[in-house]
Amino acid sequence: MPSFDSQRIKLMDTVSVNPPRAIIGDTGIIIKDQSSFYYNQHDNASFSSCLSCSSSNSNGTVKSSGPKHIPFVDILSVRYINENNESLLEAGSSTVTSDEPDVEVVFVRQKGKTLVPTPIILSIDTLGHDDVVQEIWRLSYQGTKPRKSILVLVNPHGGKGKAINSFLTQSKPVLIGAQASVEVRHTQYYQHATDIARTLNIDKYDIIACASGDGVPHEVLNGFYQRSDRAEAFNKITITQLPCGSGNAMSESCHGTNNPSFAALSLLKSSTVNLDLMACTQGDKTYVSFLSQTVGVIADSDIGTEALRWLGPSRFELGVAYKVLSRSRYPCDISVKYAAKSKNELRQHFDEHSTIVSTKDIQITEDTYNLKYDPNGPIPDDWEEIDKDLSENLGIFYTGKMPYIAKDVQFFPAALPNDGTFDLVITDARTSIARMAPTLLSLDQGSHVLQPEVQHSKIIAYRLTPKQQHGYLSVDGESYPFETIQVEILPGAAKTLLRNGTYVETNFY
Ligand SMILES: Nc1ncnc2c1ncn2[C@@H]1O[C@H](COP(=O)(O)OP(=O)(O)OP(=O)(O)O)[C@@H](O)[C@H]1O
Repeated sequence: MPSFDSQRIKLMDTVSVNPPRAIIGDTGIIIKDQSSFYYNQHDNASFSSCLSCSSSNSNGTVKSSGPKHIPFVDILSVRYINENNESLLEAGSSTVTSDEPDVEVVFVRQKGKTLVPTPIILSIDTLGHDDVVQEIWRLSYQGTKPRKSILVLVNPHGGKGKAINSFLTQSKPVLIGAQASVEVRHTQYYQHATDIARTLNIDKYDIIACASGDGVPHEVLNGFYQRSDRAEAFNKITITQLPCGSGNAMSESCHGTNNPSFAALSLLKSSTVNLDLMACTQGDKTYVSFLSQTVGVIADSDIGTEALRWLGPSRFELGVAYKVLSRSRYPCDISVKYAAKSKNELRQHFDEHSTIVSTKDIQITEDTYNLKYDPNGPIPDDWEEIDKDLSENLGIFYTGKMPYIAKDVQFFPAALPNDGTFDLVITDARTSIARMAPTLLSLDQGSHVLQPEVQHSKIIAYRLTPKQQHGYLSVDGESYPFETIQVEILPGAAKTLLRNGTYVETNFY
């Protein structure tokens, strides 16, 4: 792998005879004078997509009107440079004497649908700051660490084989532009990410970024969970996703996008937040889930239609529609420990917890992973059995911890990152098609949970035993044995990155 320096994005042939003068403003860098700013129009990383050009001369350089304001949120990196456009540090000098030193600022601009790192040379008025470069770094990375050390796990099969290209062309340039230390590994077999996470030297990295669908983060979390020093690993390393797979619920919910370049910027700028996990036990095996567990229509339509994978995401919608229309039912025994059972109680819980933005570092200890409920013992007295009339006629059983399960599908619009609960959605297979249709059609808005046909609760734990011989149980989109499962919340058991310290807003707010 090339070193970080050799990967560094090339400073374009900017002619900085007189770099534009700029000052540090409240929300970004304000460029005062753009008349002397030129750039090379033939450079790949040119400003052509974003700046309006006013004139062109014979040697190919274009006089540009340039940006007037570069918001701190868009700034990736900054460094002092000398008259030869070399970094002062690289040129062996770290002394800045000028009142208006030349600096190179790398920021993101949108080119088509992608964010592209774009360098600009500016002469910045120090306005009394001892070190303007340090000051710009500070303002550009408030609440988070700059120059992060990131291990990227790319699933070469993810996103129908497009993951590597998506990562290389869209995410990586943004991370490199931010002077992050980026180590890339390709997963080579099913559950390789679990093996990597279980044996990783945790001192080397701040973040594991899964350039994949939701399967690889599921594996990384389980690799950590299997470590003897798991509390240390979960405390030390933040786990996030760069959306390069077919199902990117983690990025949709945490970064608010399924675009790998926007997610990379979000990764750089977001706060680290504790995330509740769900401990799932089957027999003597316990694993962790960050997204969902499902039995019934949704599991059948996701895992049960693997053979129709060539249809892409539409196989899922077709599967759901078919199963609902045919009123498929999935009898189970289900007992639940509720946190907020009725819709009114749930609304109250949501209103109380959604305003608490927890960006403080909550220490994870080994106790965090102690199960409170014996998965193989009798059902505790304070759990409630779901009425047999409903559980014998189950249509959808779906529990979730993140609001978006796919682009534009807010299946769990009331999900919160660390409220110590997860959401349960249940439907009755006998519900008439006329009444189910509006429910399914309102998934994009998340308003299905308000329909009377849908039971929606906040829960702490449950046990589910399927009564059929064959069927599908999906955990975070992966297939698990179709047998009894007991699940309980593990409050704040992992760390992830969230824009503004919370999930993307849904229509439930
Ligand atoms: N090199 C590999 N060969 C085979 N399987 C792999 C490889 N790398 C990762 N996997 C498996 O691919 C599965 C799906 O991964 P992921 O969620 O990242 O992709 P995806 O594009 O969303 O795919 P899917 O549509 O299958 O969910 C995971 O179970 C993971 O173990």
